Amino acid sequence: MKKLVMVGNGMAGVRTIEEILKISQDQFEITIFGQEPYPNYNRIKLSNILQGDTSFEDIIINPLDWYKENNIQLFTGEAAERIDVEGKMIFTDKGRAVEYDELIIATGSNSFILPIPGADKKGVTGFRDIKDCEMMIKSAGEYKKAVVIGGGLLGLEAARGLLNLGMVVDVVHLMPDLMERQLDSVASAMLKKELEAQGMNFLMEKQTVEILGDERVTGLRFKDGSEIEADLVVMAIGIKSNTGFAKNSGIYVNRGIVVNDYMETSAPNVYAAGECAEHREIVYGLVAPLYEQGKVLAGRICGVDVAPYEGSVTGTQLKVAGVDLFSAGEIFEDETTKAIKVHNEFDGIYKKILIRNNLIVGVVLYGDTKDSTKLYRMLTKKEDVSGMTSISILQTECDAGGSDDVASMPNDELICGCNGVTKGAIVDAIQAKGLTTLDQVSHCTNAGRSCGRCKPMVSQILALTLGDKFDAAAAAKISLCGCTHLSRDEVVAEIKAKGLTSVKEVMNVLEWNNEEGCTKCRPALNYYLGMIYMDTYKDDRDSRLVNEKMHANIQKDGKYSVVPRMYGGVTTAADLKKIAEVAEKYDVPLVKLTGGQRIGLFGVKKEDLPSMWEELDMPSGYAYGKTLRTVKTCVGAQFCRYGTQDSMALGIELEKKFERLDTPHKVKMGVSACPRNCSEAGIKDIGFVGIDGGWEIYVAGNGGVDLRPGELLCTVKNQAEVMEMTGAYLQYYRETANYLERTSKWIDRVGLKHVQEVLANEETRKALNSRMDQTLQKYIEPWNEAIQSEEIQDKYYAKHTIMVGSEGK
Ligand SMILES: Cc1cc2nc3c(=O)[nH]c(=O)nc-3n(C[C@H](O)[C@H](O)[C@H](O)COP(=O)(O)OP(=O)(O)OC[C@H]3O[C@@H](n4cnc5c(N)ncnc54)[C@H](O)[C@@H]3O)c2cc1C
Ligand SMILES: NC(=O)c1ccc[n+]([C@@H]2O[C@H](COP(=O)([O-])OP(=O)(O)OC[C@H]3O[C@@H](n4cnc5c(N)ncnc54)[C@H](O)[C@@H]3O)[C@@H](O)[C@H]2O)c1
Ligand code: SF4
Ligand code: FES
Repeated sequence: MKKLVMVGNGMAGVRTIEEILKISQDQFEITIFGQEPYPNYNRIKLSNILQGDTSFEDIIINPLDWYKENNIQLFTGEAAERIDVEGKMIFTDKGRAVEYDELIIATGSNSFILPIPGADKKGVTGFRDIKDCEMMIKSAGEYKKAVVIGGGLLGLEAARGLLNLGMVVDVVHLMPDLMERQLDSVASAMLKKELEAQGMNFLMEKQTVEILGDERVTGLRFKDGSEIEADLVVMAIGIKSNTGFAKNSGIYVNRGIVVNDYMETSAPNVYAAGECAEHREIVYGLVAPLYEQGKVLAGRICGVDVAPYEGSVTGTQLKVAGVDLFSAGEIFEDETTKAIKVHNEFDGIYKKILIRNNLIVGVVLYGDTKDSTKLYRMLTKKEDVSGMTSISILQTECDAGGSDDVASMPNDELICGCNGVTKGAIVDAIQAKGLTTLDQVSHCTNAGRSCGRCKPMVSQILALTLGDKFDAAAAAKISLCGCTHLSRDEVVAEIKAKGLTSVKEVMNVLEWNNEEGCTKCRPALNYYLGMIYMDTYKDDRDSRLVNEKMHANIQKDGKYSVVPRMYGGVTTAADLKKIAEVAEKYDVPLVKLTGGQRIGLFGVKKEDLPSMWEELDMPSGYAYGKTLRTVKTCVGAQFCRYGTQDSMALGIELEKKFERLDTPHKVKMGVSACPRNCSEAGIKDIGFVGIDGGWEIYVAGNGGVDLRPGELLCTVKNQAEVMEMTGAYLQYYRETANYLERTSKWIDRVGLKHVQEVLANEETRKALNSRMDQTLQKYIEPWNEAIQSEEIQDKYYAKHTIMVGSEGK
């Protein structure tokens, strides 16, 4: 077997190895060196980690087992330092010397760091790897003010992440327009306006000349002499190919390692792919072209016929919630181009399509990117538009957004831009290999394996291709977390079948690949066990998310909040007095009415929590829990002339019954006594609206980031029926939702109609309510327990204890 060595264990390199293994499993003995101490992970998703959407465990693309299964020898945390191209040897920083027959260099790039005084101070970082990401997350816990230098894709995604982490964020940009390489001035201005509305501050046309501070950064100085404060500086001003070691070994390097159309470098049997490679004077910084390079390189190295790599036209999107943009090809018109432009200021939509010689050469879309796949296809396939009108070019073939969209797409439409996968390739794989799940489709075709944006469309193709055989629940099978290959449903079934009763036991018996579990599976397992063994399970407090573990919301500055329950938003003079006295005695910095109609005390020291709760002598409002949070009520028929029902009485009964109940995610309720809906019941997990002769029950509303109106579940006659239906609904949600799945997402997944059908059956409702009642019996007031237990106080609330863990939201 020939010896194949690869330097660089990143996205482009490992994809190349996957392509090689697809062609031939026994042609090479493979060795990989990676400077980072991890298996190959999805670098793209670092933005999602910073923005709080996913965890480190979830972004591993090839776990260590994959290397073992494929007989690949992997050296992590070890960098190649030199190549002897004559003797075909590579030498590493750990003193290892390894022979090769073929060598692939896939060393990617590093963040470009401004060569200015102070750039090496503590608190200054690029944004390139897990280490940078961890540093930013840690800084956000300790400091307040972040400055991101660079208003490109990376800088804006970093800035959004830092905002999510609670920092105040300034973005310093050199040019007059943000993302000037992808957007024209109009789209750029729209983007800036949206990001300003999200809370980012922009300093445009500013050149940073110095990073200020002693050991740690305290600020920035600009060329115009002005200065700003900063506790954390993130440089996102582009990338620099990692070529040093190739260059020192005599390989021809320009901006990147120069390669031909078969990814061959100037040295024999040495290839390069990815961000370290320069092809026809271009160094690419997006995965799509890098994966194309990997495919060509794999064919070449395996000696199979493969078309040369001739370069790529890239399409970009920004991974920031609330921003919908797409850009591909040229962005500026000139005398040789004709532009179709639509600027709808009212809806915040901008579209510009540039055409030269009847071919689309550039696309900029802002606010509505439905047409992006079609226009990108027309651009890359060089489709002649001479027979078309501007309206037909702009007309979306698929306006509905449902599976009709994919039905009307031609087979050569690109579905996954990152991985170059067309609709036809997905349909063929589903049919030829009998695929039934999204995971299987991703595995076979690579669609969805990178940024993940195309997954909804891949699901639609799966549903369309399978027709009646499509099973939505089975198709969505995703493992619980990186510690296991089992899905949520499989884990729950195994717990029941094998009678597993503790988090540790589940992880042992079901052969978790990480014996301690992770911040994703531990709280989930604790929840599922509690849901299954409703009265006997002993809660594993240390497996809970940190806020639940502490029974208080941890805040930015490491302090906590105290929010006592006020059933239905109703209080008394005596309770108000107690709150005021405690706030005064403990010098609470902020006393504030919360959005859920209660009073919050913010900025409380951890060691003060037990005594404050003791003096308050009120139940915890669970403002931190995956449980019933609040029941917001209007004043209702007792006081309001429009009221038809007693909203306060219902709200109080609901809150008293379901408080402390463990649910997959937080649950909020609202009760209005008439359709004027002063309690905003239409955007709650469960909302109740009084009508003549009864109540309407709305479900799956959400007033947060994913704004969603509630949908009518049913109409009932009286308060007793409300309680019965709510108990059954909540219990069904508890038993079938994934942990951390809000009711809105759950209903979207399982379907309102399905839930209506389940709850229409009286026997089922009874059984659900019986399990609910059994569950509710086990809960006790957590602060009463803490006040009486020295052990709990010592473990969680003593001054010296440090709480670590994932916060959740
Ligand atoms: C936060 C972020 C978000 C992104 N978002 C997107 C996106 O949405 N869409 C998109 O298409 N692209 C995105 N990108 C870009 C994409 O991640 C990169 O294009 C891709 O990772 C490059 O792959 P690569 O293998 O060339 O380099 P890398 O993934 O960087 O891998 C190179 C590896 O080689 C290692 N290495 C370097 N030198 C040596 C040595 N001498 N010896 C051993 N190992 C070495 C490095 O440590 C690294 O692990 C994003 C990048 C970042 C940082
Ligand atoms: N969604 C995505 O596709 C995505 C997301 C993140 C990163 N990436 C990739 O990661 C790589 C790095 O991204 P990036 O945004 O750093 O690179 P970039 O080159 O795309 O953008 C850098 C930006 O920084 C600005 N800049 C340069 N010097 C500056 C200075 N001194 N002060 C202030 N601003 C300055 C530039 O004008 C430019 O807009 C790119 O290859 C990018 O494609 C892609
Ligand atoms: S919802 Fe109707 S009953 Fe309740 S306060 Fe508003 S107007 Fe009055
Ligand atoms: S479009 Fe990025 S993974 Fe498919």
